[in-house]
Amino acid sequence: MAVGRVWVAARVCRRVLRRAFSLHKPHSITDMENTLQLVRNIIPPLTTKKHKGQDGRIGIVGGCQEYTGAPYFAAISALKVGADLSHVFCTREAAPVIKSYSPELIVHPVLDSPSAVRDVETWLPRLHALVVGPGLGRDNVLLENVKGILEASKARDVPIIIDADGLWLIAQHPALIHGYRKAVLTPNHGEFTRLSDAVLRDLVDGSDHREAVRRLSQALGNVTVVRKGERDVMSDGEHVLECAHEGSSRRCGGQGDLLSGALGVLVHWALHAGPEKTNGSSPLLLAALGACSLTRQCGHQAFQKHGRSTTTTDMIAEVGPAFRRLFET
Ligand SMILES: NC(=O)C1=CN([C@@H]2O[C@H](COP(=O)(O)OP(=O)(O)OC[C@H]3O[C@@H](n4cnc5c(N)ncnc54)[C@H](O)[C@@H]3O)[C@@H](O)[C@H]2O)[C@@H](O)CC1
Ligand SMILES: Nc1ncnc2c1ncn2[C@@H]1O[C@H](COP(=O)(O)OP(=O)(O)OP(=O)(O)O)[C@@H](O)[C@H]1O
Ligand SMILES: [Mg+2]
Repeated sequence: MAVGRVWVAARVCRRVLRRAFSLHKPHSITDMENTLQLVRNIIPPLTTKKHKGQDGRIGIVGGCQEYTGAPYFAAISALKVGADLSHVFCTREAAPVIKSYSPELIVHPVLDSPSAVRDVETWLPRLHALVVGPGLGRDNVLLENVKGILEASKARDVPIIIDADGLWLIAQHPALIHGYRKAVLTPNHGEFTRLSDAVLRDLVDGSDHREAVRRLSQALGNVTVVRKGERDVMSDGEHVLECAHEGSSRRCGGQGDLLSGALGVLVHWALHAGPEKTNGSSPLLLAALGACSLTRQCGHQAFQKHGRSTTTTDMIAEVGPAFRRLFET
């Protein structure tokens, strides 16, 4: 019975993969299965031998008067994927609101304080990855503080995922992230255009998403770029992966926040796994592929249950089953 179920699940998984992943050049289905296997390889096993924190302590930098949902979505998604602790560094005003959404988050009301950089810096040695931008807003004082937080994180070699208003900051100051090989940028359509306009000198053929993403990554010194959209396209300036895994037709806000929180955990796992597990592939690209396929699978499952009324909260409720279906069957 159990064996039969595993066999059926493996067949479903192969079918899913055939639709989901295509590499830059045509590759065989075996190649695609190997790529998914590499994503599976980086997932730490659940055992009784670990202590709290080992599977991930993730920080989210964002949350201001206007936006409290985005940092919450990112932080709770990191926990649901498998991180042990999730910290949110937000403004004083946003903190009680975010705390009230969930007792599971650790919330620091420091982002608009004059000592913001120092306050976050004291936590950096205890964090495995930082997600910068969900719900950050564009207030100049906050953006100045985030500049300092980025510099401090790079100095400590902390992996950084940059999304939303964090990408706004990078479009103004690309040097902040240029050449940092532990960074992943996750632009949506608008954010990608803004970054490309800021960084690329020559026009790129807008219809060739793969080349456009590869060029942007290269221009940023091979920082990994994940362009979200109908298909997610990701590149480290050299290799290009694409995820067209079936998602949903709902485009409600917050799905990108789910992705960025999930990516924070997966990037930590991928870097921690080491080269024998990733078999020479870029750990950041594997993590990106994992986060994109997981987000889309959550959308797909939530949409099957809730249809038009699907929201990001419904997708977050699907993280566990979606993860199991993609990576643990
Ligand atoms: N519940 C919340 O608190 C949420 C807050 N959010 C935050 O809202 C802030 C602004 O984020 P935005 O994503 O709106 O960024 P922008 O303010 O740069 O987006 C500008 C506009 O671009 C449009 N756009 C987005 N995708 C597009 C596409 N594919 N084609 C054409 N136009 C497109 C959007 O409709 C939006 O009106 C960020 O801090 C973000 O994190 C979002 O994450 C959504 C959820
Ligand atoms: N047209 C589409 N079809 C299917 N999936 C999509 C489509 N557009 C985006 N997605 C998926 O939705 C997720 C979030 O992407 P999106 O472009 O909505 O991010 P975002 O605008 O940053 O979201 P947020 O509202 O959280 O800021 C990604 O996993 C992406 O694959
Ligand atoms: Mg977004």
